[in-house]
Amino acid sequence: MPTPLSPEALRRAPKVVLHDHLDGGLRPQTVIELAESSGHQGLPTTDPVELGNWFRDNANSGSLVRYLEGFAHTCGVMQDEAALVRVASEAAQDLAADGVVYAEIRYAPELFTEKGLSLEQAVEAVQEGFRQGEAASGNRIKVGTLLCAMRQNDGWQRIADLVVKYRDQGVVGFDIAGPELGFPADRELPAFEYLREQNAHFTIHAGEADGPESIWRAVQHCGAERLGHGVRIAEDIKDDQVGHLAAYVRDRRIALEMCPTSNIQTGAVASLAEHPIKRLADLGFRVTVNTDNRLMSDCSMSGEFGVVVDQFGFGWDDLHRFTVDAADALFLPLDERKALIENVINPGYADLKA
Ligand SMILES: O=c1[nH]cnc2c1ncn2[C@H]1C[C@H](O)[C@@H](CO)O1
Ligand SMILES: [Zn+2]
Repeated sequence: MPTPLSPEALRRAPKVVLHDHLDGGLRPQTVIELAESSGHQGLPTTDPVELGNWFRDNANSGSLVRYLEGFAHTCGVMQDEAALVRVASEAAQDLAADGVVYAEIRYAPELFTEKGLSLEQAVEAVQEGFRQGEAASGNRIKVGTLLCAMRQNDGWQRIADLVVKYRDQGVVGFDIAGPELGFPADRELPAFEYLREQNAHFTIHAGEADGPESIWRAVQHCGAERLGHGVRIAEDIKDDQVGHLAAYVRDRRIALEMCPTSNIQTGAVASLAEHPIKRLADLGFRVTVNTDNRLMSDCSMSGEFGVVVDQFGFGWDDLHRFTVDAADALFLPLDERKALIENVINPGYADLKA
């Protein structure tokens, strides 16, 4: 008899998250304590439950630009090394407690330099925090880092340089985040050309607040190996007629880092029922389930699994497939991906299905 898909079993299932923002996953209590110690002004409340609700309600705007406003408070308290170590360590521990066995966590170092930290100091502090968090959770989780440039700011090359500089110290790739509409991915094309010349990896947020053309720029101009969200690729599919761009994304196995709760909050999809994850999975796309921002979306990996299970009737076979596909899309060497799948993921799901 397979184990019922209870919240507890979903927590126990080994999970891989490709898309989780460090500055979108703080514990409310940590935001409050860091605001107090750093003198960050303007938190709407100092009650942790109310603060968690405030972040979620603020993010429920139907607009990516409004959604992003809440990050002023999280980034506001992440301006010194001790705060970055703490937040990174807690992120690793919280994901491990939820059954995540491998996480790629992303953030934009340029957002942590308001009080004088250098980009390098910010990156090194976060790496130290991830190592501490892995150790504190008994090494049940491994964390790889993605560094984001912010699309609305210039200077993506500086961040690409950091990705290459720290590639042997746990930084596994690059991304661009922030407002998609009006800031196309090929705005600073040389940064991506440089990363490709360096054989470095990158994903790109695309197909969230803008349509297929934005995805096309990310894939065909920049060379994105994965897509952050990518939900609006569904607009290139009419009555199961798969358009040329959608067919390319599917046939190249470009992973779609989908984030169901966040996708509704930002208006990328109108409702959960209209989320294309099942339609795309049925058509053979490499879909994955992710958190995006655990604080703003008040969510977890096991919770997001629960959301799509309840909505679409997915079973263990589907969750196993999503997890293997996510593991295979990690910016990790082939032997490590293979070991993760064979030694951790497959036995975990075999137990749950037995
Ligand atoms: O879903 C998102 N789309 C675009 N940008 C996002 C999303 N979630 C978070 N961000 C931004 C806000 C953060 O400050 C930044 C780096 O983590 O990335
Ligand atoms: Zn994101």
